[in-house]
Amino acid sequence: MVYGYYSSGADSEATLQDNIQAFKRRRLLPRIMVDVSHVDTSIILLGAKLALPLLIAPMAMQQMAHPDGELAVARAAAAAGTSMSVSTMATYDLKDVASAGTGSPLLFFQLYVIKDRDFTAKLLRDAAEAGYKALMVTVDAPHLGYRQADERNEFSLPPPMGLRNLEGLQSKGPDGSRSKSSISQVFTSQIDPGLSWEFIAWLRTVSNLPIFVKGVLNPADAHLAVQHSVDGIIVSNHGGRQLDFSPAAVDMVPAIRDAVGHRVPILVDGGVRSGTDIIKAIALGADAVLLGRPVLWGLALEGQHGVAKVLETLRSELELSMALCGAPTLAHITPSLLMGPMPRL
Ligand SMILES: Cc1cc2nc3c(=O)[nH]c(=O)nc-3n(C[C@H](O)[C@H](O)[C@H](O)COP(=O)(O)O)c2cc1C
Ligand SMILES: CCCCC(=O)C(=O)O
Repeated sequence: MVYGYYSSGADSEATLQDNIQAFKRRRLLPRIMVDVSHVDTSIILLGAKLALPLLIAPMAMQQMAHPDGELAVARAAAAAGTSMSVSTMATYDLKDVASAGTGSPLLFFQLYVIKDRDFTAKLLRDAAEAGYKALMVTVDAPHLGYRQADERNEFSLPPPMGLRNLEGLQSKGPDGSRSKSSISQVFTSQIDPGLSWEFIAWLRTVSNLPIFVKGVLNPADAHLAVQHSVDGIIVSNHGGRQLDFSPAAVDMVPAIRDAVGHRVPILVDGGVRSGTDIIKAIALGADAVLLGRPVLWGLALEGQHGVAKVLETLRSELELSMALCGAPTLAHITPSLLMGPMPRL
């Protein structure tokens, strides 16, 4: 049941597969005779220095993978000098995760907007007080996508685990959801499907933290996001878990970069599995990437140590591949390093 929830995508999983294929279709065209005796993988994001252009994506309910759950992931992110994003649907209190992540250069709090706006405002106050430096507002999930594995397994969070940051929220029952997945029922009853761009202005009245919107695919929306003064854009199809047959996120990066220019940072996620994938995403116009499921696999195997190994593997792959590309810094990763999608792959 847990593996089904973590691994699955929406419906036929076409988008889930496409996220991986979109990277595999591309080839790198290296430059030679460039001094790569020192390779620098670091990046500045929101004024914070990250050791690598790889951040940990928000993922719900991490205690199902390991008893230390989000605490272990936060510790591994801090030790690797990178950023973690903590889901509204975490199984540890957001304050405890922030303490565990002390030393991380940039902790994001991922917001699912609760229908009860007072509750949402309180969550945001708690996040700021706990030391989170930025918000990731997920905008591609007015409803949870349909995931066959969760229906088949009648997914529910095994007790005593709970959604610690939603405690105190009045239970509203299934509220018309016909899903057999209890998490999908919670989502339907508590999460606000009524958001529009005016929400960003409301958010500014209750939080001073920089706002990234997560789940942008259409360049027209990227343009609107910037018009509504967001601080960053995350190009994402939610790991193929929301709208099936939406495009691979990385394929949309060039058009979104064209739409917004360099006014805000652009992150992308979905299907990043190697150092060369990170190079491809940056060459297409992203500033950095988020990593999803591989973090959960590391967590399940060996807790904090397992997550650390996943991050270290990607870091060393990135460093070696940058050297082999003739790119001693991230600024050297330009579109000229890329060949377009290969036919018939
Ligand atoms: C098990 C799981 C739980 C997730 N939970 C959340 C969440 O709570 N909030 C959110 O914005 N995105 C969530 N996501 C989406 C991720 O943040 C990210 O967009 C996606 O996993 C990236 O794709 P990848 O897994 O192929 O790397 C979740 C993804 C997975 C796999
Ligand atoms: C109700 C938790 C939703 C988490 C999520 O975003 C996902 O499973 O993709």
